[in-house]
Amino acid sequence: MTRTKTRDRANEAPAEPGAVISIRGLVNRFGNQVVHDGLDLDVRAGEVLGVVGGSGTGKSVLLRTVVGLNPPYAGRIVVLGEDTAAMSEREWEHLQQRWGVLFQSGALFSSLTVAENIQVPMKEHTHLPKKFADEVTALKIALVGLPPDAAGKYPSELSGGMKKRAGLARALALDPEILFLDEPTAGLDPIGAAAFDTLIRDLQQSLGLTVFMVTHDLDSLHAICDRIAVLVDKKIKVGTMAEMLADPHPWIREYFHGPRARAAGIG
Ligand SMILES: Nc1ncnc2c1ncn2[C@@H]1O[C@H](COP(=O)(O)OP(=O)(O)OP(=O)(O)O)[C@@H](O)[C@H]1O
Repeated sequence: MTRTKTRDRANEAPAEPGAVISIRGLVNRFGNQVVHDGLDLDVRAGEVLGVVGGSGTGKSVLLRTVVGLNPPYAGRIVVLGEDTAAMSEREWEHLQQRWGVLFQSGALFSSLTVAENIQVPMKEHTHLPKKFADEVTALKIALVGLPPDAAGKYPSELSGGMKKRAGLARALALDPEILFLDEPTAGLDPIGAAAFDTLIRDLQQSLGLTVFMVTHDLDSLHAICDRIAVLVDKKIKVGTMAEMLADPHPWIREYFHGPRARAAGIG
């Protein structure tokens, strides 16, 4: 992990008790462009948190920063009790096994079958015998609602929805505690998106996951999110749907009271 600039922690708000992710004073910048400027966020254990914001406000950058793909310019990120800037490579590798990530496109390896894709993290982080790895793979395939014969298919042979499910199965390969989802319903038709929402909610409840979900999908926010984190003014405002509906910030008002919100039964 890249070490971030140290900052004065005396004025830092303490992490919420039970938070599985606690972010304080996060700054991300690219050249002169400041994307996050002193952002604080606590993600509670067992919640589905929906992260929304205008295009280019830094939702994906935030997700990528928490999972270590984007070194922050400044700030502190504590995940599952571990300060990510103060870890050895070995500790970092261990921590990474405790979460799964589903990127927007599914990010499957096109030259590998679904089963082989799911086994990538297993091979990288464990020494499971092949027979056992195959059994776990079959379980994950069933868990995400794919038919057993999907195991031997290549990504090009799958529909958009099946690709997402395969990506989800791979994200769940190591039995994570946290699931990061980047626009999971993007590109799906409304019925496919609703089915995927239900799947995420069911998995979150049955596996006790904490879900950090970047989304544009107001239906998903309404259907499955416990709280909503809105990226505005380079920081985050977090609250329930009822709190968002009462928030006077102009972007939040427009988003949660606009025609798309009304179509989703919000506002
Ligand atoms: N590696 C990078 N180098 C330079 N600029 C970057 C990099 N990654 C992201 N950015 C910039 O940071 C800003 C935030 O990007 P990000 O992808 O997080 O936005 P977003 O909120 O997810 O947007 P969208 O909803 O459109 O996907 C954008 O202006 C983007 O161009």
